[in-house]
Amino acid sequence: MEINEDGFIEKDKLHPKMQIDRDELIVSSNVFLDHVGEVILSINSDELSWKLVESADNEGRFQSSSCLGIKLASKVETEIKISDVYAVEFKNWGLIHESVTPNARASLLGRDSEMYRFTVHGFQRSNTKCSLWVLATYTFGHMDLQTCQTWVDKISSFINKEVGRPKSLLVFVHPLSGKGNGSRTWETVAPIFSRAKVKTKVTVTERAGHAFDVMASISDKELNSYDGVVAVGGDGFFNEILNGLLSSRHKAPYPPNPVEVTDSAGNNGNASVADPNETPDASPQYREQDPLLQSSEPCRTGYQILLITYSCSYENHADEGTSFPLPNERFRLGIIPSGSTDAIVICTTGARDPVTSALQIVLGRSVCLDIAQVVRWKTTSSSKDAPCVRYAASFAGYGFYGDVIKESENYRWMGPKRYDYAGTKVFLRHRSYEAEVAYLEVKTEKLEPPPKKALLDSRTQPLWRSWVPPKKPEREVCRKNCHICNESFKTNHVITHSPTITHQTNVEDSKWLRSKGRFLSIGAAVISCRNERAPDGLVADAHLADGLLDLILIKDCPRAFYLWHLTQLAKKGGDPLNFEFVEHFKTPAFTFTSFGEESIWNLDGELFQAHQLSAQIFRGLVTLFASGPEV
Ligand SMILES: Nc1ncnc2c1ncn2[C@@H]1O[C@H](COP(=O)(O)OP(=O)(O)OP(=O)(O)O)[C@@H](O)[C@H]1O
Repeated sequence: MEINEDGFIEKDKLHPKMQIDRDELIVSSNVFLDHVGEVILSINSDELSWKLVESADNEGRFQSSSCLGIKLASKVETEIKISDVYAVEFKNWGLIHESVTPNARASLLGRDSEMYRFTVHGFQRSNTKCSLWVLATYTFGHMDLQTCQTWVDKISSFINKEVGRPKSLLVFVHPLSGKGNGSRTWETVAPIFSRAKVKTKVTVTERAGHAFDVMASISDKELNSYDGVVAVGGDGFFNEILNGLLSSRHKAPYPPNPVEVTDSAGNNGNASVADPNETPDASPQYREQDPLLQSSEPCRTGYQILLITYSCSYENHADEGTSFPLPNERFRLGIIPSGSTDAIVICTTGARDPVTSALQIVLGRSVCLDIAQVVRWKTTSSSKDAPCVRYAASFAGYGFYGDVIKESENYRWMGPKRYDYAGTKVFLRHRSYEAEVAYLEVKTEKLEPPPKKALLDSRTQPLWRSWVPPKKPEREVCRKNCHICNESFKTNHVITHSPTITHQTNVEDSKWLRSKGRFLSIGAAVISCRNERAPDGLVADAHLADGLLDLILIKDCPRAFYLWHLTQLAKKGGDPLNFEFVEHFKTPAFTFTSFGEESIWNLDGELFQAHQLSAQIFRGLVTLFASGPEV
């Protein structure tokens, strides 16, 4: 083994004839680790590791610390994966503290000493909750400046080879979100971005709609110069950015409107598949009138539905510069949680923690997310407006959910507590709404055929009367590297319509099923929507990217029963869907018509008025900076 001038042991010197990529070689040298002592530091393409140089006793043997004959293992970390290192910094001349471990060979003078230093920045999982990532820094020192600089260069070169890490990001900060601490949240995590040398263009919003306007008006060319956009705020703020991104860029046929579905279901209940090559109807009656969406090109396919799925492994066309492809694996969306609910962050990272989210962003973690396209056909019972499109990443809800959001707007000053207060008020009112919901049936191996009661009118048979004690169904919870989200990209109930169409499958067998009656609430969850009030979420087995909405219909029932359902929602391990008055369907699309005057929806926590709407899911339409749900 040869030792070079910098004190590095380079294994290639052992094998001069071997043709090995230099960077794959293990390199190591003796340095001092702050608070630990002298270590042999080694690096390869996977990890940076160190091993304590233990002090030798007078007889030349290494001492080991023991207690009653039991060898004590050091609790100090001895390695970090390169994929978990987000920065390395040269720190110039300064203190390296003496060892806190008794058997370590201390720094040069046996106590704190000054030398040149460099710090490696990464993370560790919290001991109490593995989804919570905490910052970890390791400061190494050496008397020789060149040795430290060589280490910084080596570690940097390995970090730079990590794929998918962002270099440049758009950041929107909602200063008033949650408890009004959006700006402080950003100040806390901004150093992580600067250490990781990620450039950030930060906009602190001045009003609602500010981030939407920037995202909708930015040119595709400029957008392509960024690796993603980060929202520092709540779910509503993220929703605004998502809509700004998609409003003019996502071109897809609308889902069928409720009248067309009712007509088609009236004929034979079968849905047919639209021809993807069909030219969208751009007749003036469908031209978008919504102020947020003036630039969008509407397209629709009559009463037929086109189900669309995207694969996470598509090719990337972003380098074309002048157009912005969707989906877009390179351009990702991130959230630094600072809102009142933060359900999207909790479902995609497993934690509600700004540092965890910031680390997952700078380390370039990715997860695909379904997006629901919600089209409003009528705002009120009498209006004759043009379709208006919104996108939702977590949830669309009517009845109780819409009323809580509407009521809570009056109590914004309360901060996050407004939802509890408004929720109690709305619960005590116990209103139900007459409506009709039609949803597209999907046949998958896992799913039971929809029960016949879906076709019943609850006005003639109140379903809660036949209540039976809940029986726990098996739930397949979405987790990191979820096989349902990964595998069912291959299933055949949808048409693949990625940038390159890969296959088409008829959905002729699919039927629109209808449920009509009085509902306390109607909810469509894109993801499980776990949050602090509902620890398992609204739908525990909803998935991030399975291409399905979880439609939850809560039929009119006595208040006590509804309270029972709500308490199950609020309980970890509860069973809120296992009641006779609750219907749960997994579907790629549904339509809704109100028969009363009420028409308030809640989209990702934001108000949306719609008397008639339809919604469809776009599988994996966006990619998030997140490591996936850790439950
Ligand atoms: N500077 C601003 N002033 C007022 N409203 C803003 C501003 N910036 C954004 N908004 C709007 O505030 C709304 C709520 O934002 P956000 O989601 O961050 O907070 P929240 O309601 O406290 O959290 P959550 O959605 O998690 O319940 C969003 O719809 C957004 O459009």
